[in-house]
Amino acid sequence: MTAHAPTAVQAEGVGLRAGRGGRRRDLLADCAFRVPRGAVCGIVGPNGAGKSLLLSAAAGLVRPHSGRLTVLGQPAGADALLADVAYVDQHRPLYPRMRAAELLATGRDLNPRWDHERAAELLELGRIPLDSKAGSLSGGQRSLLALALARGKRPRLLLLDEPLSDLDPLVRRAALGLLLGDVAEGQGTVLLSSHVLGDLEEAIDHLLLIDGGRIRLAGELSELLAAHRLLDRLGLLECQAGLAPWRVHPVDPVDEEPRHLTLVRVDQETQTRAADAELPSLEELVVSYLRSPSVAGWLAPGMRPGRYGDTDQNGTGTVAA
Ligand SMILES: Nc1ncnc2c1ncn2[C@@H]1O[C@H](COP(=O)(O)OP(=O)(O)OP(=O)(O)O)[C@@H](O)[C@H]1O
Repeated sequence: MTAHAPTAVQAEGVGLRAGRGGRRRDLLADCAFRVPRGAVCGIVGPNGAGKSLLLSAAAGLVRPHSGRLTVLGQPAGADALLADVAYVDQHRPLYPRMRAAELLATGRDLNPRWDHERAAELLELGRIPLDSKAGSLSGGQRSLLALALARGKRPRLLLLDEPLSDLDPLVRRAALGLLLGDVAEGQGTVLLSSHVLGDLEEAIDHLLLIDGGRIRLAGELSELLAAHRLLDRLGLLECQAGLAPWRVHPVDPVDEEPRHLTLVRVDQETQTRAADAELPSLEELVVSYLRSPSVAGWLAPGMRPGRYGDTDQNGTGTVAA
């Protein structure tokens, strides 16, 4: 997937407040990221980091107090997106007295592209009888019913908040297979939050790591893993504490004007040597960042970082040669 693929979700300087009424507080500031169409993007971070909040904002349920959040080219929450975006909330709100069949019929009535087969496949996975009431289902079955309603809609953007957390290992694998199959068939983009990094690793090609009120990693997973391997090789994980988000860059002249961005200039030989080492796992990458809150983040090429730590007078901190 190239940086030039059309964009599914883009955040530019987005700030989000959590809570309601007088208890509202700034939770995320200056978020900048881009998820291309056709991506499967994992959102990870500690409890309370704001993963659900970000997904709610992409679904249009929470409005950013600053910046711009666009979904499929429209402001998040625009009426024009109603048929194109499906959101599975972490708490799976379903009318408890409604039967599965009635919920599917409502899905069909409300959604112009409704596909009963796609929805039914997920119900079969959970052995959910069509006449069962939502309130009588187990936690995992409720998740599958919520996923079925979202998948049946054939959305162009599927937002899933911890969709697999209460599914057994076999069903989890099968459900993920169905959702990824949809993406492979060109049926849209998926953003999903999860703490189960093993599941995510098999599924995602893009990653957002949210921590400490900001986006610390954003980009294509393979690039993030390779960048991390290089940092590790250079022993730079500690050195870059307190610096701005960084980006590996060849020693060749810089053809852009990065502001608030650390360029880690690395010669070709070092890059080649680092490339011989084994790639870290997703878990190693995520845990390494979470354990070092002062280490700045990595942003994919083409991203405009928000305001992070200080940079030198040129707006560029070069930390390695
Ligand atoms: N839709 C929403 N509207 C307003 N505030 C919200 C919304 N969703 C989450 N929050 C608030 O945002 C803060 C962060 O919670 P959030 O659920 O986003 O964290 P999380 O990263 O998903 O955590 P966890 O991994 O524990 O699920 C909490 O204070 C929560 O009350």
